[in-house]
Amino acid sequence: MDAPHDVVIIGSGFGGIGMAARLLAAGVRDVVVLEKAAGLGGTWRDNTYPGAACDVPSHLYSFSFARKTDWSRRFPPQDEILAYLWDVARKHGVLPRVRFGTEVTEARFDEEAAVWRVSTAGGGELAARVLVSACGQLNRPALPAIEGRDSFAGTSFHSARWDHGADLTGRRVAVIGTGASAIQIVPEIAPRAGRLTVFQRSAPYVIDKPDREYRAWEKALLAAVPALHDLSRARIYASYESRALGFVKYPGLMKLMSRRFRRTLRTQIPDPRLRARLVPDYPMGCKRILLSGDYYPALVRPDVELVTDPITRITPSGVETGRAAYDVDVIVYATGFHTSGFLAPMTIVGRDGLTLDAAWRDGARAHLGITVSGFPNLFLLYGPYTNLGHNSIIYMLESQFRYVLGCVRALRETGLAWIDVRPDVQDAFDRRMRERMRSTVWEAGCASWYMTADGRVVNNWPGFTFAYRRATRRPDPRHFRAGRARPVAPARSGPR
Ligand SMILES: Cc1cc2nc3c(=O)[nH]c(=O)nc-3n(C[C@H](O)[C@H](O)[C@H](O)COP(=O)(O)OP(=O)(O)OC[C@H]3O[C@@H](n4cnc5c(N)ncnc54)[C@H](O)[C@@H]3O)c2cc1C
Repeated sequence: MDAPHDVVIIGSGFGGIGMAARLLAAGVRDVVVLEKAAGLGGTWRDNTYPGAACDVPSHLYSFSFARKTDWSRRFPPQDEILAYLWDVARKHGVLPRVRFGTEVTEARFDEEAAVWRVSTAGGGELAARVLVSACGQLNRPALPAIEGRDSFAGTSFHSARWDHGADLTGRRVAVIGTGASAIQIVPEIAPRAGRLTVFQRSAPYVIDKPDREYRAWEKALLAAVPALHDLSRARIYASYESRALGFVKYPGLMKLMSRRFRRTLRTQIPDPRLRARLVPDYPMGCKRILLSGDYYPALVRPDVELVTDPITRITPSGVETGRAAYDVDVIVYATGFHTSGFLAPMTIVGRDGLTLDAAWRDGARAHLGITVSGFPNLFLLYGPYTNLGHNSIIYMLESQFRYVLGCVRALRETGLAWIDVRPDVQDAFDRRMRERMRSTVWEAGCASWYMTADGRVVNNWPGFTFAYRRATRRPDPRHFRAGRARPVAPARSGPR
């Protein structure tokens, strides 16, 4: 086993790359990033389906410390985000520190040495003084438990594992699901497929996406005048942040946005019967609001059919509902991700043999979404309570980078070996979150990926993102228990 590294980071998406870059910039050089896949990028490496793009504007969905002024469009496409992440990793010295094809299976806190012992799938082991989980909330594709799924004789795949070898030209294609990925896929493949059938379980709210290409002079201006770039970011941030009012404070305000939805639906879906099937049966904002200018127009094509009857089974030749059988050549599962486990399926063992699964038996909890009591020197990025319905995850991640960096600095400066958030501090934070969650639109009573099986929302931040930034400005020493490594007993020379 190597000597303990200062920091080991699990995952090389936005979280892992950004965290490593900020640590390196602060002079913490002994940083290792473990990535189970063969390349960087997380979400933006895995989701290569046709039409994959972000719904937060480019200038905000990027790091404040790695400015890019030549984004091609207002909303960045997947390949451009992925190229950006590679570029950041190269320029900030992260790339040589990434160990690809290295999946963490277990991490165990060694109380004697005050280090994390990290085991990987290939049987490797390494030790870390500080362990950062940057494995995201959406990296394990979920396939639906539909009877007969494995019996299908054609081609089938999940949207996050797009089969680029499958030619859809002229084929009969089924898309199962109408969430964020599906509404990007459908308009892209509809013109190519011979016939496209879209299976909808629950209608999403889709509003127009004000996307457009940036003109050459706009890019040149932003590059020449950095202040303008900052101004543009700030303007986008403020306009997105104002939506938090509707999500977390005054859900009644969502009615204003739902007018925009109804207008979009009215103008893009002339047939009132089809329109009726596209109206969601839950309050706006309860699930993620989706942006698209071409999803509804794709649904009115004569070669596209929307099916709202529940799927009863998959057969070798296609998809069946209670009313009809749909023979298809290809099934695309746009059915989302396993979202409740955060660090699952890794085994994480903290002090006194406490596993994270046991600590989270009644739901995931972490002070500020970052530190879990009983798990010293473990920091989570994009953990519980830090997902957003209204703004850029990158802004939240950057708040977390600063907090973690503050903890790493505190460990260095004080000579302490470990810090562990106090249980009462974590409980108080958790209570505050639960109370605030009650006034949010997410608890309005819809089933969404934000929600646990027992109906609680533990993924989302129920407030303004600037409030989160303020709360994570610097770690408060009063919030932690701390200690030094226990001295290792001297080896005995012989029987006493
Ligand atoms: C299809 C899709 C569209 C999205 N669109 C938007 C959007 O429009 N706007 C927005 O704000 N957010 C969006 N998101 C959310 C997006 O996940 C975050 O914005 C952000 O990319 C998360 O970055 P991350 O680094 O935290 O996680 P990820 O990008 O998921 O990266 C996690 C990394 O950890 C690795 N990993 C996981 N477990 C292990 C392990 N045990 N060992 C080693 N490596 C491991 C994974 O392979 C992956 O590379 C979208 C997500 C998806 C899936």
